[in-house]
Formats: sequence, C-alpha cells, structure tokens
Amino acid sequence: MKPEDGSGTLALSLGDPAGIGPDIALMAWARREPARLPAFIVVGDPAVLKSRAHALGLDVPLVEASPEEAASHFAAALPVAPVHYPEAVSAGNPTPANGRAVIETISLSVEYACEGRVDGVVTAPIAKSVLYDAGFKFPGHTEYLGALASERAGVELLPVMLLANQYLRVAPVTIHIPLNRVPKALRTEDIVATGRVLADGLERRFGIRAPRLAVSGLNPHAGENGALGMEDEEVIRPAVSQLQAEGILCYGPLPADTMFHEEARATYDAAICMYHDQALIPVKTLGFHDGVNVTLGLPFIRTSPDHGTAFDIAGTGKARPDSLIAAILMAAGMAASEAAARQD
Ligand SMILES: NC(=O)C1=CN([C@@H]2O[C@H](COP(=O)(O)OP(=O)(O)OC[C@H]3O[C@@H](n4cnc5c(N)ncnc54)[C@H](O)[C@@H]3O)[C@@H](O)[C@H]2O)C=CC1
Ligand SMILES: NCC(=O)COP(=O)(O)O
Repeated sequence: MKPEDGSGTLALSLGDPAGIGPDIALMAWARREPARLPAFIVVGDPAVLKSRAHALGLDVPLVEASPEEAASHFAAALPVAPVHYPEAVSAGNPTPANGRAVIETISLSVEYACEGRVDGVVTAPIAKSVLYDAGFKFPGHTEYLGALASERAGVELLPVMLLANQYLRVAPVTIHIPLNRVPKALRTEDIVATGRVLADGLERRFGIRAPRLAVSGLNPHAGENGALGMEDEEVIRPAVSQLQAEGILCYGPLPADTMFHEEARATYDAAICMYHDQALIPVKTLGFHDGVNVTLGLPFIRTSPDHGTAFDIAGTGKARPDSLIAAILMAAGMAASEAAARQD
C-alpha cells in the first residue's frame, strides 16, 4: 500500500492516562456506528483502557494490533498499539512518572502518520504541567508536533493552532506563553507567517478556496489610533498589508470585542488572534463540545478535542466524547479531501 492511497485508519494517542482520554476513547468506540466513525487505533496502555472500561461499566473488547490490522478489527474490538506506563494509573491523579510513556504515545503516532501507516493523528489531552515535571521541553502538543515535523523535514516548520467548530475558526499567533509576555513576543513576521500557513491550510485541509482572514488587534478598540497602545498600528497593521500584498484576502486589525458576533463572523472564514485566550474564549463559548483543535503547517493531519484532561471527572462517566468524535471526523474529512486533491 502506498501512503498516498490512505490507510483508512487514524492513530489516537491516549494523552494523560489519569485524565478523561481513556474514557472518551472508549466512549467514542462505543458510538462508532451512530457517529459513523472511521477506524482508529489507540496508542496507549491496554491495561488502562481495560480498567477504565470496567470502572465506567463499558463493554469494550480490546485487541492489540498494528496500524495496518486496525481497520479489519475495528467493528468488533478497539484496536490498541501498546505503550505501557511504568506507574499504576489512578483516574484523576496524574503522575510525572508516566510522562515519558505519554510522550512516546504522541511520537509513535506521528511516526505512524509520517510513514503513511495511518491517515492522521488525533491526540487526547495531556496535562502540560505534569509533563513539564517529567522534563517535557515543549509548551504543548502543537509545539512538540512542530519540532518532530521540522526534524523529519530538515527545515523549520511553523505549526499553527486552529480551533474550529461550526460557528468559528480561530488561530492564535502566540500560543502557550504568559499574558504579560504577549506584547513583546508579537512580531509582524510571525503574524504574516501564521496568515500564510492558515490560508494554505484552509485551502488544502478544509477545501476553502481563497479564504478570508480577519485579524484582531491587541489593545482595546484595536489601539484607538495609538491612544490605547501602539502594537495595533506598528506590528499588526503592517502584517495585514503584507498578507494583502501576497494576495491573501485579509483585513484588520479589528477590535477583538466586536469581531465575534454572528454578523461579523459571516464576513470571514477564520480569525487570526494575538494570544491564546483572545482566540479560545469565543470558540469554546460558542461550542465547547463540538470544538476541534487542529494543527496546520504540518506534513501530516493532526486534530484533538478542544478540551483538556478534566481530571475532576476522569473515571466518573461524566465526560462527553463529542469533541473527540468531532476531532476524529474532522481528521478523516481532511484525509479524504487530501486524497481527492491528489487524484485531481
Ligand atoms: N489538547 C490538549 O492536550 C489540552 C490540554 N489541556 C490541559 O488540560 C489540563 C486541564 O485544563 P482545564 O483548563 O481544567 O480544562 P479542561 O478542559 O480539562 O476542563 C475544564 C472544565 O470542563 C470540563 N470538561 C472538559 N472536558 C469535558 C468533557 N469532554 N465532557 C464534560 N466536561 C468536560 C471539566 O470537567 C472542567 O470542569 C491542563 O493541564 C491543560 O494543560 C487543556 C486544553 C487542551
Ligand atoms: N488550550 C489549547 C491547548 O492547550 C491545546 O494545546 P496543544 O496541546 O494542542 O498544543
């Protein structure tokens, strides 16, 4: 099988095993028929899945499999590519002792994707601070996946975070940094680079021809002509001009407080925002349970639910698998549209 033929299977890294990753992976498999899910293979520890299924009262047969075997098992059992955790897993109580194994589930999933053994990677949530305590050097998945992809490609790639649901798509320029570092970290060239990756990704992965981008300001009222801050005029406006000069449909800087209401959203396909919460608050408020986190700019497909590890409800049955299901369906849709584009 050639990679361009597509494998029909996605890899699902299990995330922090003490979080809701195991719960929603099991629940998604249980809903595979009504949700019309493509085959996926969980990359994680089958022992954790087994004990979580027991805790949740779910009857989910597991089968250890290779990515190539996963699709043929999927109707009858949840395929698992085993990565074992050294420390016992207790729902709601994460430990850095399992950090290396958690990271391995991500890197192995990426390896499968880069080798064409799966059509894309879906990641269940990790707890950043737990992984930092385990020596993880990246702020989150997005930056780690960017580093893995850059290493394989031999060139520096820019991973762009995009949160998407039926209401809104938003991409933050700065991602996992403290708020007080944002103004200094914002650079015209990074906004331009984000805009290029976003426009390309919307075309290639979402099938949107000539996407329209709206760019937020940073300060109240986009700086009020400089009276409320200079970044909007000195850093953001030149980026918008540069993107326009490159033929990308783009406008801004816009006051962030008035660019997310319904009529405003109808005027663009995606918004570029200056920092994490400016982007993520509107999209999660409009549709928390169907939001998907996508990384653009990578040579492989990656999606994720928009929520985190939810340690407060892990193992209780309260977690909803909707966002994970949306992430699986979105990854499969992207793989199908890439395959169709290759045949054109
Ligand atoms: N893609 C990823 O790996 C992400 C990881 N995180 C990590 O997750 C950890 C916890 O972050 P929080 O800010 O507490 O956000 P969170 O999304 O884990 O939880 C926020 C609230 O939403 C609820 N919730 C989350 N997912 C739910 C679901 N599927 N069904 C029902 N209720 C749900 C939780 O119970 C909690 O009350 C952090 O360490 C953060 O780094 C956060 C976002 C994404
Ligand atoms: N709030 C979004 C988030 O933290 C997800 O980040 P990543 O782990 O996908 O980079």
